Amino acid sequence: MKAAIIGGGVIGGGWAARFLLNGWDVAVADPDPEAERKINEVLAGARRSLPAVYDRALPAEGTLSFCALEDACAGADWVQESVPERLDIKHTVLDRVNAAAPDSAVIASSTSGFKPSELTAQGARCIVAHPFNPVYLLPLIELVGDVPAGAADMLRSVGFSPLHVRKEIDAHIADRFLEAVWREALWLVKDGIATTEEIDEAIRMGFGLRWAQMGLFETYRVAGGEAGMKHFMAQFGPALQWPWTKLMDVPEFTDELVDLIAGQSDAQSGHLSIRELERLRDDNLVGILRSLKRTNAAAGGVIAAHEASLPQPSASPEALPITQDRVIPQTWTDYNGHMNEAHYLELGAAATDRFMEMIGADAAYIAEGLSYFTTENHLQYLDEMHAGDRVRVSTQVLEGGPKKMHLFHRMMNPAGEVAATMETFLLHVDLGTRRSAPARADVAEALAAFGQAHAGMPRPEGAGRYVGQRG
Ligand SMILES: NC(=O)C1=CN([C@@H]2O[C@H](COP(=O)(O)OP(=O)(O)OC[C@H]3O[C@@H](n4cnc5c(N)ncnc54)[C@H](O)[C@@H]3O)[C@@H](O)[C@H]2O)C=CC1
Ligand SMILES: C[N+](C)(C)CC(=O)CC(=O)[O-]
Repeated sequence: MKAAIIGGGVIGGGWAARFLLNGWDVAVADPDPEAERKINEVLAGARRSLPAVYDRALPAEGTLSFCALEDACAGADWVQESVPERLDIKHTVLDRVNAAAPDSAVIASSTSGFKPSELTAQGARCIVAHPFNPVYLLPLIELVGDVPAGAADMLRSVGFSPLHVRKEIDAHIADRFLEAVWREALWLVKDGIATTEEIDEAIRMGFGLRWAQMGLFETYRVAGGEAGMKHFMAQFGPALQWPWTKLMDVPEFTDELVDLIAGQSDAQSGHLSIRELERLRDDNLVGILRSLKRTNAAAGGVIAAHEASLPQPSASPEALPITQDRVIPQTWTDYNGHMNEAHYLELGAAATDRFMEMIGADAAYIAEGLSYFTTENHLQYLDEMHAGDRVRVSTQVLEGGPKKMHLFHRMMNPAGEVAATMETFLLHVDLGTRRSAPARADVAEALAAFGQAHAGMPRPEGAGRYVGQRG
């Protein structure tokens, strides 16, 4: 698949990174001589963060090229226009895109504010696909206009969550909402009620945390107590009449206001560069997304579904099966600046789960009331591993019987060297009685097949070692 990115600034760079890291070839057109450097900086941030959200490896990266608009559009499956927010520039660029792109290509604009009817007023074909910064991490894309069949699925295939905006309006759904919040914030600063830092504190210490997982309406439904939304509306509805907000009043946009906001923002965050702030933002987003993935909630559900569509490593019994292939997230790093010991256990446990799936002890099997319980683990930490490293785990069956499963996981660094091992012993159990019981025949047979295939292989160094044993 090929994406053409027209305009490679903050947003175009984010789109380029999202497509590239999902295996698409990407061609960027941008007259700025600095465009390549800027895109590569965005890409570095994306490479550090997007793979860390997933517990499976993303596809091999596509190729990135920089060229003229016409060359970028040739053969493209998706053309994303992200030039400055000026209608005259967008019209000129969209005319050229329409002339150069195949009829089958989806042509979309990142515009935050313009309606599709404004973009297409001169006859160009185009929909709005409005993303959120950082485009490589945030799943939401607002789709507006005459959306071609298959466009939403193309977005899903690279991990986005398309939201179809049924009626075109200025600024779509999210920016209309954000604009109201932004306007109130400007008033609060202008009127000397709060500083930029105090406003940010009010968001991140309270309702900002709620919004990431439940949004506005579900949160307020809960706030209504047992009587739910009706009670909430009855209790707080009258407040809508009170003069709490200045929503319809726009603060006068003066140099003085700009200096006031910019000055406070410098005092709040000026000690950090924009790249440092981006890294902080991305690390925190990775942590939040990973935790939402555990509960399959909100954006975490989108990532879980996308992850399930990524190919699993091989299951051939002849070679050692690869049971994990992933990138180490920043959140696994500790005060020593390397992957924390606890996460080796997490990685090994995930490898065991994957091996269970390979022999048929999968989610459906567990739902039937049969599973494995771990009774013993032994980890050897042989070399350091770091955030951003790709790690692969191979699994050797040391013993596989109707009730017993004895595995040896080797955790390999990007150079293919064994950086850690985990030996693990499990008993097959009946989840009803919570006692050991024989595995279902097909699972026992699949395990035995792996056991026989691995029996002729050398016994792994370190298998059977006890803690403190001298090598
Ligand atoms: N910055 C944000 O937070 C968001 C912006 N958007 C939308 O994305 C679009 C782009 O915004 P940003 O990336 O923030 O702007 P930006 O200023 O960072 O990037 C615009 C890029 O377009 C390039 N450009 C200018 N004329 C061009 C042409 N004729 N052909 C190709 N490239 C050209 C510029 O050199 C620049 O690199 C806008 O429509 C904006 O509304 C959407 C979501 C969020
Ligand atoms: C400021 N903005 C209107 C360009 C912001 C957006 O469009 C979305 C975002 O990322 O907040």
